[in-house]
Amino acid sequence: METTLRGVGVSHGVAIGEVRHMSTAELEPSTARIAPQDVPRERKRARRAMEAVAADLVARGNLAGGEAQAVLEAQAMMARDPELSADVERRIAVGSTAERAVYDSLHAYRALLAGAGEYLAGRVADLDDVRNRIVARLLGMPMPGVPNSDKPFVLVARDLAPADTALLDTSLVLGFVTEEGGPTSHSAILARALGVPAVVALEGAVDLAEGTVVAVDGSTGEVVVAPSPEQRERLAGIARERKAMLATATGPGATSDGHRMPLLANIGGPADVAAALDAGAEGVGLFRTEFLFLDGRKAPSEKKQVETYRQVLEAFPEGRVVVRVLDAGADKPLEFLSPSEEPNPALGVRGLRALLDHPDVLRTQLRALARAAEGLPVYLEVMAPMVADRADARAFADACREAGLRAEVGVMVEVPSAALRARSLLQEVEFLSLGTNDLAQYAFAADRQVGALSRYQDPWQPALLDLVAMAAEAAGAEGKSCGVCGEAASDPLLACVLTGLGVTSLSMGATAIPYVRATLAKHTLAQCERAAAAARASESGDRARAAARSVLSGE
Ligand SMILES: C=C(OP(=O)(O)O)C(=O)O
Ligand SMILES: [Mg+2]
Repeated sequence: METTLRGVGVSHGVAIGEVRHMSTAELEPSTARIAPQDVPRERKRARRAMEAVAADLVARGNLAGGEAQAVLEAQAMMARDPELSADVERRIAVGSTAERAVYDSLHAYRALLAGAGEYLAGRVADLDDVRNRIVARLLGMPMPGVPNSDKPFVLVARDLAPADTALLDTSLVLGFVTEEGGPTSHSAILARALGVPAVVALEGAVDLAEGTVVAVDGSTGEVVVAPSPEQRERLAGIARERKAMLATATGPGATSDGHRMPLLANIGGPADVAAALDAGAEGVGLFRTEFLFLDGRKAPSEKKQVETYRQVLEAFPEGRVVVRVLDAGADKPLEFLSPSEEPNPALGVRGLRALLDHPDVLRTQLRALARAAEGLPVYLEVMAPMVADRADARAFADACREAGLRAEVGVMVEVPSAALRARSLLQEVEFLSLGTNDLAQYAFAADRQVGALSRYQDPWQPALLDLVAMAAEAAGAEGKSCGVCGEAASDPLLACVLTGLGVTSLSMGATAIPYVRATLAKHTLAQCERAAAAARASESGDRARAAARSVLSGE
């Protein structure tokens, strides 16, 4: 019988196909003990397996490129961690088999990470994947991962490890559904990069029977189980309509009555530039530079940074590129910057705060940006993450001036205090960029890494829309710009609402750009404003979405 489940749609498109589950069953090796003379052999086996898995992750990263590569390289580093291998060897020395030692050691490491705070939840999933891979290799079992099938299918998993999503064969995997994860989890970001429809945080996903037909709508978050022929036809019709709509909308972003809304891309490095250009991005609205820093225990050299930034800047002649300085801490901890122990890292020394504590790292990055832009016709804009007040904004603007940076300087609005006092921040800087992912996290006091709290991450929440409106109004009053670069901008309907709230540009993962462009082009600015007012007057995220939809479809 047909039933409809609702999760969080994180990557647009409709997929209809049979369920295939990811083979992620945790392999628990036996606790049998080894004889002392077997210790050297087991140590060798452990070392080889850990290195082989690390090398495989690096190779997958090289093939995947972009944000996926940085994530996979970070996983490879876990497998090559000297402390981990020392612990494995200690366990073998007292009688564990190689596989049991790896299993126990990574379990202990996992408990340590989990105990360090929920902010490491994403990393814990990556670590589990590393453990499963090494143990499977040692036991001679197939690697956990995407099932073999010669027929296209919908992939279902508790959560997807970056190693799997990065190399998904998109001709076989029609879409994916996960029980865990949120709109800003690795799986969601990678799904959008791949252009595969995806729904995350779907309760009951792992209980879907293998082979059942499901229809996944990555825009609405709906998963229809065993859809009737009529329902299948309806969804296929929606998919066809969307495709046709995409084909007709091209060029710069604008409403149907010509109100310009530049559509920019969020990127993690030069490897993401091609997709941004393909989607017709008018520039980059968020260059997350931390992907450059993730694979090391120290900051990359100024020279390496100049090379990387220049590759991106060269790709957008006459375009706009907004670079965010390093955003370390909380969900993106960096050994050389983040304090080792903080009771509450999301509220700790992260983003600009960590950079102001390490002025050398900030200075090097700003100098590298200044050098990268030399002689290029690009409009470089540089912004700081996690700015809470005017003193933060001033400190960042001072650092930019001291580094000789000739670029527009701005700040992200990710903390409610920054939205509340946006006008005061704009006395120090030239533009604002709303990071709605963190703004939701801090407005609702709900850790964005915790799947169980994903309802608070819904960017349709009227309280979040109020904060967006405040920042946009302040920027309008100061004659300055205020873009959105959080995931909110990638929802086509919400993009109309954000336009109606007065934001001046929208930046998103490249695959969402055509959808947003096509939807904006169907509505006037006045319609967007009415939809925004209706959404803000609602009492919940769901009602705000329904109210905006009704305004926009009824006109
Ligand atoms: C764009 C944002 O930054 P990130 O997701 O990288 O924290 C945000 O917080 O909305
Ligand atoms: Mg953020």
